[in-house]
Amino acid sequence: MALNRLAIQHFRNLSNVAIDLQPGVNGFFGINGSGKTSVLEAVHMLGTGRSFRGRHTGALVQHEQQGLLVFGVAGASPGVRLGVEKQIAGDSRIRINGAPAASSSQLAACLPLQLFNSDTFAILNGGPAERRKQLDWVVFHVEHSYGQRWAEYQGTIKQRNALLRRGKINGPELDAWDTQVAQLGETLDQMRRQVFTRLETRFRARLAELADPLFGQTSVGYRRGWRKELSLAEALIASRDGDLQQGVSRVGPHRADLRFEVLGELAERVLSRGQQKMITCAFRVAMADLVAESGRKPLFLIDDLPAELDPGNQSVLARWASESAEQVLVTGIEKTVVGAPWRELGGQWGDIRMFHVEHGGIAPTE
Ligand SMILES: Nc1ncnc2c1ncn2[C@@H]1O[C@H](COP(=O)(O)OP(=O)(O)OP(=O)(O)O)[C@@H](O)[C@H]1O
Repeated sequence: MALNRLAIQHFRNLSNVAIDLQPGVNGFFGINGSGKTSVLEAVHMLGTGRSFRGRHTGALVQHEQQGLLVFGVAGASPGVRLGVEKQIAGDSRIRINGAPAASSSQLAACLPLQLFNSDTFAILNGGPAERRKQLDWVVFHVEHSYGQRWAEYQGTIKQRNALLRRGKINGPELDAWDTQVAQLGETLDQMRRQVFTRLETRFRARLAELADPLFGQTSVGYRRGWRKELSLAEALIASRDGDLQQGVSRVGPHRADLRFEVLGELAERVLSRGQQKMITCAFRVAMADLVAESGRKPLFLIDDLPAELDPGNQSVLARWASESAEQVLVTGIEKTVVGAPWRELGGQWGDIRMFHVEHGGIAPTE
């Protein structure tokens, strides 16, 4: 779904801006510190309810202001009106078509987003939580009951952890929570596994488009969060003693991970940083491919592409975005450099709407 209108108030150095975006590519250029990343950050907030640069609202609200507001209209006319308001004092409101929304997952369902920045390019080296989040983004968009099931599972794990911390290791109470954790956990794993199989196929197809033969030797595996030979119920019993010592449940889908390998070695140990970034791009684009098949092409937010990829790889990502995304918001310092990989594509994707970002103001340019 494309974002047609974007209005931002008191978000970092963006005081009060309102712009019309086009489907296809929207480029934002300006010097360091002008506010380019803040534009992407505000759109990210509109699609997820949070920033990608930390959770502290006080850092996002413009100095000397009390709250921020991001508003957008997504999709074909009349479109869906999305609004996020956050106050430093702690109040936070999400509105969809003027009505209060219960959770940020409702925003995510309206505006699927994929972010490409220096942090997301580091997915191979980071902890499992970030990789799990990627898989869950796809499952959430493909399996509609997943969000609800995941919330229920998190609730039961929280209860189990509370019992463990109180030392209730063998009581019937723990048995009851284990039964629930096992049932919900097996369901989540099944959903993830089905989606992962489809995702892996698309990932391999994207890798096959890259010239470097090493990418043909790259694979991704899904680790479900407990030992292969055990059911989750058995794994929960087997891990009780250790769980009790640590006061936390150590097995289950909340411990799942993805493992990227090249020729049987962890990819991060074999590949250069640039190669790792292209693996990340291929994976994220494969994620978008799968979500697009379920009817909603995502919006890509791409921060400072020239700083991350060489010109050849920038062209690859631009082409992939033109196939998998509904819309792209891309930033960079130089106007001509921001536009270069997209202009090569010609057609609708080569016709970029450019915005100059300067001291927190945004002006459309030719
Ligand atoms: N809460 C805030 N209130 C006002 N200004 C802020 C706030 N937080 C950050 N800033 C300023 O907002 C500006 C925008 O930062 P942003 O990261 O968006 O810039 P950028 O154009 O992406 O820069 P770069 O090219 O260096 O990455 C910076 O000058 C920063 O110091």
